[in-house]
Amino acid sequence: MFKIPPVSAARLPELLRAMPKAELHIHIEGSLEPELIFALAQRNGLQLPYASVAELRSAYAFCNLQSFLDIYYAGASVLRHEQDFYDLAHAYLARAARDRVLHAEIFFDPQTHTARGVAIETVIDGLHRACAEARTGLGISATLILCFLRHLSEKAAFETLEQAEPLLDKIVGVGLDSSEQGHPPEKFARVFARCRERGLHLVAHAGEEGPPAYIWSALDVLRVERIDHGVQAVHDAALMQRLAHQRIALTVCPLSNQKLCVFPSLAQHNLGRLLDAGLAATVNSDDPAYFGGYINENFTQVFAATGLTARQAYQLAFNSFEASFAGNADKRLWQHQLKESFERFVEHDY
Ligand code: HPA
Ligand SMILES: [Zn+2]
Repeated sequence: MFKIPPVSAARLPELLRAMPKAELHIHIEGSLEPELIFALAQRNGLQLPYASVAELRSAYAFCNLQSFLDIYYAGASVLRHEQDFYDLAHAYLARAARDRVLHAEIFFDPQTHTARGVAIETVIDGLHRACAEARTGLGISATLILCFLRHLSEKAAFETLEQAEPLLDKIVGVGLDSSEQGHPPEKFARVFARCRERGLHLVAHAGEEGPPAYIWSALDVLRVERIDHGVQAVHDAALMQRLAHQRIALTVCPLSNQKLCVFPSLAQHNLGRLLDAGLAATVNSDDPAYFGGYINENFTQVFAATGLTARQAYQLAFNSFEASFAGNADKRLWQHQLKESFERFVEHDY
């Protein structure tokens, strides 16, 4: 890595906002802002159990993953038509582009929608159209990762994969999300093996609230390439060594961890410790409409709370490109743009 001089705390937020980055952990349903929930409810003739945007927002008080998920699935119920999914993804991509996200790998939960009678092609076609248009329209590259809901059965996951089969050219990989505790990765070993045969990339949420054992089995049983969250790895020294040696990326989401009480406070977040141990950590927003901020807010708040440095900012952004499923030519170009943005910033700083 080239030499990065210290940057004053006052100017660090500016650097964090201006630096090119990739976002690898964003649930598109978690970017559904209350305003859009109300607009879509009206467009689709649906009655919401909240009188106003403010009343809905005031219901966003969580103390763990499950209490969040209950509200998150309820919010997603206003998504009915292909245009709804397009509008949702377009809104996120426009917002991400303003945060200097050059590339996004977007999670979606088809089972949340197919359970309500929405066809999987309605979901995938709408999201994919927004991603395809964003490349020229917004100058951002975006791909889709289909997530299986782990609180549902292996059989339901296989059915979802079967429904998605004709649309697999529109997704880059599969993931595993929803309620972690009591739903170990092993439950989905066979469906992940099938996805691997299909040439899909594999990721899974593990070690958000769940134990390090779930990270081990995500790696060894599911054979995933990245771990989503993974912050509980610090409780297992052998696992930390393995993650560091194999450069297995963790997609860390600081504001999500704060809002779901994974850490007592943001100041106690272990992102710095993960980086110090040589892990390929990245910073992401998870569910920005629910957790109080998009990717740049995650960067600026966790840096302010824990005292991370400009050098670590560079490392995090570099990791985000390295860990992405984009082609090598794109990765190198983006990493070059990252280096240039730091050089420009430093030149003006001194
Ligand atoms: O943070 C999360 N964890 C698990 N499932 C999820 N679905 C949306 N966000 C999350
Ligand atoms: Zn997540």
